[in-house]
Order: sequence, then structure tokens, then C-alpha cells
Amino acid sequence: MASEGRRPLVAGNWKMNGLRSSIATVEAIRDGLSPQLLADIDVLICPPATLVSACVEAVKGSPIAIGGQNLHARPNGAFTGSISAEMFADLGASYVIVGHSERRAYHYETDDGVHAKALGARRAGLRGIICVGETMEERQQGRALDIVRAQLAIGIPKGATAEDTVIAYEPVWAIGSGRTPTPKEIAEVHASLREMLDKMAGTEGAKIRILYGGSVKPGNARELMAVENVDGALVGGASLVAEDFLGICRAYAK
Ligand SMILES: O=C(CO)COP(=O)(O)O
Repeated sequence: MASEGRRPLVAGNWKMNGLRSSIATVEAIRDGLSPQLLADIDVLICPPATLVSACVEAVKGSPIAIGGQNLHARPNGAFTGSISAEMFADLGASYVIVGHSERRAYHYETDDGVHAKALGARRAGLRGIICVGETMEERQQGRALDIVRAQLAIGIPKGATAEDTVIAYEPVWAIGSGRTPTPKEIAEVHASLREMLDKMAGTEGAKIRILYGGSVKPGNARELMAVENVDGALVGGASLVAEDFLGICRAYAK
């Protein structure tokens, strides 16, 4: 439940999925969102970098935002294959995901690297969605809170504001698995992250949104989004199907 002052954000992360034909999905999402709903929530789609430009075009005139999934920390240079925050901003993107657990696991991203990327996002005027989350082993060892708190403490840039930063709690074991933590487990982590943000950034920290991600579906969205301090969702698989993503957005319909 997003409390006063924090506007819910429902974000889709397409990961390495989508060809030009997938623009039809963005169009269906655009056309399926009612003005009443868009008055209450922010909606974001993060397609693969190859589709950012076409997606920006497809949502022109609507409040739907488009974002990147990863960035290089530097603005430009000899970094073959990399994309900078400035390049995403140049295409009309307004957000970028930073430190997703798949980047951490498969591309060896560290908390310090996440910090540098979050600074890069801010430099270019993008909102960075900084991802944190524990593995099942870490949870079973009772270390979930320590892990996510350390990831947040190192990853988040000093002076972060609600304008440039969003946090996403994504337990690694809940991603793509169909398993989710209980509402109580989610509430515990979000309360802990919220307390850190309040301490780090005071009244501004209280405005920074904390999303939940990991197997969010239309069938569980209402329950998950109702958890205290959950300010929205970061959706993987279900964001690839317009009706499913719309179903999750509609968890916020009054
Ligand atoms: O990783 C995720 C979003 O970034 C979550 O993925 P799923 O919704 O497919 O579990």
C-alpha cells in the first residue's frame, strides 16, 4: 500500500524479450489503461534497448513512461556494446533499472558498480530503479534483511531523491519461479528499507518509492500491492502479455 505522497508505480521489465512486433503489446497496454487509473498511478515499460525508441513513439501523448534495463556508468567512450544513461535519455526514456539480480548474477555486477550506475542515471536525468534482493540460501540463513540493507546502503547515491530514485525489492528466489514471499515477509523487508531511506534522506527519503518484484501476476497483485510500504510492482513475465500487465495495473483501480 503506497501511503500518502508516494504515487504507485507499476513497471514492466521485459528482460531479453521482444521484437518489433512486440510494439503491439505496448499499444494494447496504452489503449487498455483508463484515464482514471492513469490519474492515480505511474506506468512504466522497460523493453530491450533495441525497442526503446519505437516504444517511446508508441506511447507519445500518453503518460506511460519508457525505460532501459541496464546502463553503463560512463556517459560515453570505448565500451563496446554498452549503452549510457545519456543515450537512453536521448531516445526519450525516463527511467533505467539498475542492479537487477540477473545483472548481478550473470554479469558480476557489484554493489559499488550499482552505485556508479545509479550516479550515471542521475547525471543524465533518468530515474534509477535500484534493485535489491536476497537468495533463498541467504533467506534460510536468516540474512535477508542484512543482505538487502547492505545492497541499499552501498548502491544508493548520496542525496537520492524521489525524483531520481526508486527502490525495488526483488527476492532472487521469487523471480520467474511462481513463488512469492508472504505478505508478512514482504512487509518486514519493506519496513526495514523504508526505515533506512528515512534515516538516510529524511523527509525526502520518505517520498522514495519501494516496489516489490518477483512473480507478480494479476491474481496476486491486489494482495501484494496492499502490503504496507509496497509502492508498486516491478513485473517480469506478466509484463509481456498486455492483458496480464493491465490486470496488475488494475489492482489499483478504485
Ligand atoms: O525480475 C523481475 C522483474 O524485474 C520479476 O520477474 P517475474 O515477474 O517474471 O518473476
